[in-house]
Amino acid sequence: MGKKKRIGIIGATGYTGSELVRILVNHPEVEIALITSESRAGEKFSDIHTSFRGIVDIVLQPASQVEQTDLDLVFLALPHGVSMDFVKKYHQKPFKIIDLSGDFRLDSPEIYHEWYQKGHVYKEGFDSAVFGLPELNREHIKQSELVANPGCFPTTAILGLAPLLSEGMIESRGIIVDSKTGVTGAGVKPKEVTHFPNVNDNFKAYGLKKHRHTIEIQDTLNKLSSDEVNLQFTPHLLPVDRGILSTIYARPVKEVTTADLNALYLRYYEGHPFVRITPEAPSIKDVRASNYCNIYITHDERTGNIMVLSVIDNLVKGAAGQAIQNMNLMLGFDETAGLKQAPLNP
Ligand SMILES: NC(=O)C1=CN([C@@H]2O[C@H](COP(=O)(O)OP(=O)(O)OC[C@H]3O[C@@H](n4cnc5c(N)ncnc54)[C@H](OP(=O)(O)O)[C@@H]3O)[C@@H](O)[C@H]2O)C=CC1
Ligand SMILES: CC(=O)N[C@@H](CCC(=O)OP(=O)(O)O)C(=O)O
Repeated sequence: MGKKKRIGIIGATGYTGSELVRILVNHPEVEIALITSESRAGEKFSDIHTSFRGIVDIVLQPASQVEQTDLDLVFLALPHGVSMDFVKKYHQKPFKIIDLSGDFRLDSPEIYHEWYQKGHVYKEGFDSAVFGLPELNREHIKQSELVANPGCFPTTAILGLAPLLSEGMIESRGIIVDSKTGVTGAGVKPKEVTHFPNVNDNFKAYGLKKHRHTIEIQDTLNKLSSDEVNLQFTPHLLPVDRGILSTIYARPVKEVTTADLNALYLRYYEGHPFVRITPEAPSIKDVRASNYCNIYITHDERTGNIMVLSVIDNLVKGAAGQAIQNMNLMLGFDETAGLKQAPLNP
């Protein structure tokens, strides 16, 4: 076996940072060489994430240590608006970068400004960043030095709609993406929206008409479709810690059956190890703690609608797992290395 690749994780006191560590600690081809935190530097990783005691007791370093450490690849598990400063600083360094934030996912700094209400500090990054959805961009990801890891909702919606739009089988305007997410999607920092009484025994929609994932979904699907895509995306907050279920409604342009649709999806996702086309409507526990995206597709003869149900674990296929899938491609490993765990159910 060759020398293990050396990995850095920036921002590991957060949820996706700890999920990266959880998966990478058992990855056969890499070693975790550096874990950083600004607020908790000097403490052990396992002092913050206590479930890691005796497993990952590495002392957290400030991010300034990145430049003093020999690294092959760095994950940025930082909030959007913060990540861009790090990409700007690290882009010419001799390690590859996977950014888990939304800072480089969109097509231009102007679109970013419109949907994130924030100016961008590193416009050059847009020229080289590759949107890290392996099922669409595998060959580009393999060659990339900078991968923009997709958002969690966009992963469900894009994988759910890609076959239909690529084949021109649905009306490209008026698609509805109705999504429900667990609370870890909101990050580790306590906020009013994640406060226990606001989440527990509760359920609500948010980000109506303007959630920033709308444009990420729409613009990515536009590249697959010959007609312009326009869709309505509405996220909802579930009182669970992890998991996303998106229910998607679309109108077929010609007569179609559920059997045709299943055949299309099975064909489209052949050779994509983490997409499973299922014969039953999926639940979030079907994928919990795993890198799988389960997709169920059906045609409702009564209404004429096509329905697609797509589920992931927001912290795994929606963030850290997908980032590691991208790492595997960028570093020339088997795409599934370190990611073969079965879902945790119950
Ligand atoms: N949670 C999810 O389901 C998903 C998250 N993402 C994206 O991944 C990125 C990380 O998400 P997540 O782990 O949930 O985020 P968290 O809020 O849980 O953690 C972010 C970490 O970034 C560090 N940080 C550094 N600078 C700042 C700063 N100026 N303000 C706040 N935090 C800072 C903090 O660690 P420290 O203080 O120790 O340095 C913090 O723990 C985000 O961009 C998010 O949008 C993408 C898909 C899904
Ligand atoms: C529950 C919750 O708040 N979820 C987050 C998910 C966003 C996310 O993590 O994705 P980005 O990387 O694109 O920010 C939200 O809706 O903003």
